[in-house]
Amino acid sequence: MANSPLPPSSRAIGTVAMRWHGASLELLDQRLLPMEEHWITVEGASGVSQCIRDMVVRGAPAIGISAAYGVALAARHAGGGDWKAEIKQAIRELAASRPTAVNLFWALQRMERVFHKCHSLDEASKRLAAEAVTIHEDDLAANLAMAGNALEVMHPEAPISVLTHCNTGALATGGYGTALGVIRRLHEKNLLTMVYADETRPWLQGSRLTAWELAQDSIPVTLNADGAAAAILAQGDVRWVVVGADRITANGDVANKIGTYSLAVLARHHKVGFMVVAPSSTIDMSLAAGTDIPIEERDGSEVREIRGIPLAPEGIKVFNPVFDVTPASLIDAIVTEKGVVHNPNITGMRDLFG
Ligand SMILES: CSC[C@H]1O[C@H](OP(=O)(O)O)[C@H](O)[C@@H]1O
Repeated sequence: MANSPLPPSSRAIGTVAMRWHGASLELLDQRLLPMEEHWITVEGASGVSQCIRDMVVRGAPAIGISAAYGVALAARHAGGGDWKAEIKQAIRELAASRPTAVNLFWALQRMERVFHKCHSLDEASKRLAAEAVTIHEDDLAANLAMAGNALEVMHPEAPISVLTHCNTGALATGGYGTALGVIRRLHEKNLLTMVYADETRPWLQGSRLTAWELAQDSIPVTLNADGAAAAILAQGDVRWVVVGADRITANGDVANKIGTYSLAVLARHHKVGFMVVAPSSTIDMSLAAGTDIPIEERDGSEVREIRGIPLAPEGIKVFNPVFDVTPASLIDAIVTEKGVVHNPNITGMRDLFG
């Protein structure tokens, strides 16, 4: 069956979120970091769907890449009967795992295009595995390119401090990271004084994942409560707020982790640059504006408790949207591997993404 090419994870720079083995996919269980590095091995699309739903693996690009591997696993383990129906069902199941990150649907569409060209199960198994690895490698390459594009926008003449939100590193992507990739590049070029990392309640991607990734690479990081971001920007040493994205619409509105919108308002008030870094797989030109983006709401227990420890009265009503939408008017630059949209608007988005 498929002799998948060398998985990019073995060549990825720094931490990786997943490891591809041809007949199985290993996922680093991000729910347990930083206390425990535990890998889960999945052999089918259902297992990948469950891991996406449960946020074992999370981050818009990483969701797309793992879903692509899920389709490849569906072909690899399909029975001899109606293999096409099995793979179609796998794609439907993966598409239902989380609603906001368009990278998931972008990756599944890429896999479907390959699937429809296959005439045998053996051909499907080989070609879908190769496409999934290509999607992974393309994402890593995009992250490396975006870091260069971002530094051309920032053009720092001396080391700068930045603030970031959530986790947009190797754990959220095919490696290196989007906004965190920019931070890695600043550090590599000795142009980084400090990264302020929002803890990013309620799921704590900042304190548990970003702080962990940066510490692993000896990158200077200061963890802060989300509520401290305003005071940090008021101090005046932060030059840019740099964040990722889960979906960017045709007019430049950006859906990203809850709390991003308030950071954009703060940045504009304090005359700090606000930069969104995301691969073109995050662009959704089919949606006119951010109001069209489906915003995932997760269980209230994620706010009421941490690891089963209650933080609020039992059963208290919770509003837990895990993304919000930042209007294009508050964004100074959207950086992708294809180029940069400054002061994003529908014209600038169409010029770059058609
Ligand atoms: C480069 S990751 C993009 C995006 O995904 C994260 O969401 P989640 O952790 O819920 O999957 C967060 O919004 C990041 O900014």
